[in-house]
Amino acid sequence: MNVSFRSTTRSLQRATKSLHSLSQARQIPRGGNLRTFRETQSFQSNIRLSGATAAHRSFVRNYVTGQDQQQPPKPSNPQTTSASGPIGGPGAPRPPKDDKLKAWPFVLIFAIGAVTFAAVLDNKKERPKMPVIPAAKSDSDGLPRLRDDGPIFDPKDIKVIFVLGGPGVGKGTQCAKLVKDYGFVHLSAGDLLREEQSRDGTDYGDLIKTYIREGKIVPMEVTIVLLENAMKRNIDQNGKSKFLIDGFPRQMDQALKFEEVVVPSQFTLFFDCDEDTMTKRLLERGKTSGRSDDNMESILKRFRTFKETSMPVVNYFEGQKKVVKVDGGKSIDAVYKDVVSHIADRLK
Ligand SMILES: Nc1ncnc2c1ncn2[C@@H]1O[C@H](COP(=O)(O)OP(=O)(O)OP(=O)(O)O)[C@@H](O)[C@H]1O
Ligand SMILES: O=c1ccn([C@@H]2O[C@H](COP(=O)(O)O)[C@@H](O)[C@H]2O)c(=O)[nH]1
Repeated sequence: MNVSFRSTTRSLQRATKSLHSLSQARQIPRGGNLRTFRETQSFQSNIRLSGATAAHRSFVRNYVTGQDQQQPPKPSNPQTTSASGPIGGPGAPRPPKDDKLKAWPFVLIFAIGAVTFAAVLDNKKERPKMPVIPAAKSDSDGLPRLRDDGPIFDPKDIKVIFVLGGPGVGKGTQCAKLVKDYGFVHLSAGDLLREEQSRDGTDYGDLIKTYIREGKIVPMEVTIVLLENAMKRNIDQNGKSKFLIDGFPRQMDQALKFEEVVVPSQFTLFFDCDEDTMTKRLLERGKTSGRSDDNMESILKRFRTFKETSMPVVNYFEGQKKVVKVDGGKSIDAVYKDVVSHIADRLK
């Protein structure tokens, strides 16, 4: 009895503390996340390579490095006093005695609520959280904060090949074959995002879900952190150094930022194919994939995003003579034969 009373008291104290910190936290304004993301996305899509300088620098300052953020306003004076002086002071009127009796249902309701709240908090604490996306976040938009101190890997040691092409062109299929024959690590940005979406305790589940269903590009901070962490794990734990990064970068800001803070790519393997063929493949895959975006409505949106947002990335690398183009419309084996013959000298 004594023990249970003590534990209830502890729970009450903890709950009161949590309620206090919650009410403090609510005073800090946060940008409406998804709206900020959407604004960011539309701003990003307005950035043209030629005019990217000032606008992009300002974008990076605001959304990537977290500088120029608005400071949260100072909380108003916490020592609030009532106009009639401190509550319960010597001159304060005393309540009639039976008011105490009337108060007990409220005390009971508060106690039950507080104990339940404390139990929920305890339960949350026990759930293990995988450190997939680190806690360091930008205060303004809730996205992971990216470093801005140059590439983390040296391209002499760590080789990255980007693999691009329309939805369903066969990027994943060809990567699997290259992994088997040449010992690459295959990192699919889409797979990493889907994994993060369903990870217990993630802050980004709803965000990723919405972007994938709409065929839009998840804010680059999330994807770059996932890729960087996956690369680090493979390098540290398995001594790997050759990476196929599949389905990334799909937007210019991702391409620029990844090469700036992770590592410059060797080249981009680009699979080309007509939309009819890709649609047939995706609808066929959709019968068993369980993917929320393998349906006609999402497929059309993905094609549009690919043409408007991802093709500029291919063109950008093409301008640097860093694209190897392969016809993805042939059979799986025929495509693979072309891949190997095009890049044989760079596969070792
Ligand atoms: N050359 C090919 N000929 C016929 N079917 C193919 C070919 N390549 C892949 N497929 C099939 O098409 C579907 C899509 O392939 P895959 O998942 O490799 O594409 P993807 O480009 O990685 O797609 P996404 O971008 O949507 O992830 C799969 O069911 C795969 O088996
Ligand atoms: O860099 C990326 C890569 C992917 N996405 C989102 O994921 C889906 C699915 O990607 P697949 O490569 O087809 O598995 C894609 O349509 C995007 O919504 C992303 O946001 N950023």
